[in-house]
Amino acid sequence: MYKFSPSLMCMDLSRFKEQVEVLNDKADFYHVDIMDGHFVKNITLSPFFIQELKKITDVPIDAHLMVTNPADFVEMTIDAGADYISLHAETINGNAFRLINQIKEKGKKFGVVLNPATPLESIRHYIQHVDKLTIMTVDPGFAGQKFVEEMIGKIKEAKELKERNGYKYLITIDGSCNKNTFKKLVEAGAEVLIVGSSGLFGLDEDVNIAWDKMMDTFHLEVKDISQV
Ligand SMILES: O=C(CO)[C@@H](O)[C@H](O)[C@H](O)COP(=O)(O)O
Ligand SMILES: [Co+2]
Repeated sequence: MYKFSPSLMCMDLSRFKEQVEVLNDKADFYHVDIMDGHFVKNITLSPFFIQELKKITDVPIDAHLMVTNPADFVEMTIDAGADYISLHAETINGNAFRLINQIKEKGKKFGVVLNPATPLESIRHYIQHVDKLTIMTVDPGFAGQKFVEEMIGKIKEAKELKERNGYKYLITIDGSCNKNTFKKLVEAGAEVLIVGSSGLFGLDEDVNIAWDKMMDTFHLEVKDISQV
């Protein structure tokens, strides 16, 4: 049971409504990258974008906060309508349990994101509270980067930990999920694939056709699967 989460910073924003309406019947989550220009040297989408998206979709929205001070953004991201608040482990030490409580008290799901160089060990003391664990397979900040092969081992480790301890987190992969990586990601234990420029939007201008192309290659690479 694999799930697909289009990364909307990679969509054609001049055709926002048209593309979202096509994806509404297909996507399991929408992935919304929010950056502050400081934690990463880029600025993309925003809580305001989520607010507009929410008007035309019921697909659960996962906000990926690449910001130095997540405490400044969590409330406005929740109020904008995000269902999953995914925070970088590198940014929440000193605030982790306060932020988890804040997110859960609002009835939202807590996600944590790990940079490629951040070990799973760093989330050990709150891993039981994590609803969605995102393993970055590129350094954060930009689309179109090279897949970090070393992350396959980390995905396997996350799967083993989940099975051994009965954790609930969805193992989610962010960065260069495409025809070249689908098979190894899924074999390692990936459950949710965030598809951006290389996996989805770059395949065709028509997002309907792009989606079919993506699913065709996915099924070719990964035989024994059915999407939920
Ligand atoms: O958080 C990020 C980047 O910091 C991602 O969500 C990208 O939007 C996605 O990786 C793009 O897809 P690719 O260009 O890698 O295929
Ligand atoms: Co992201």
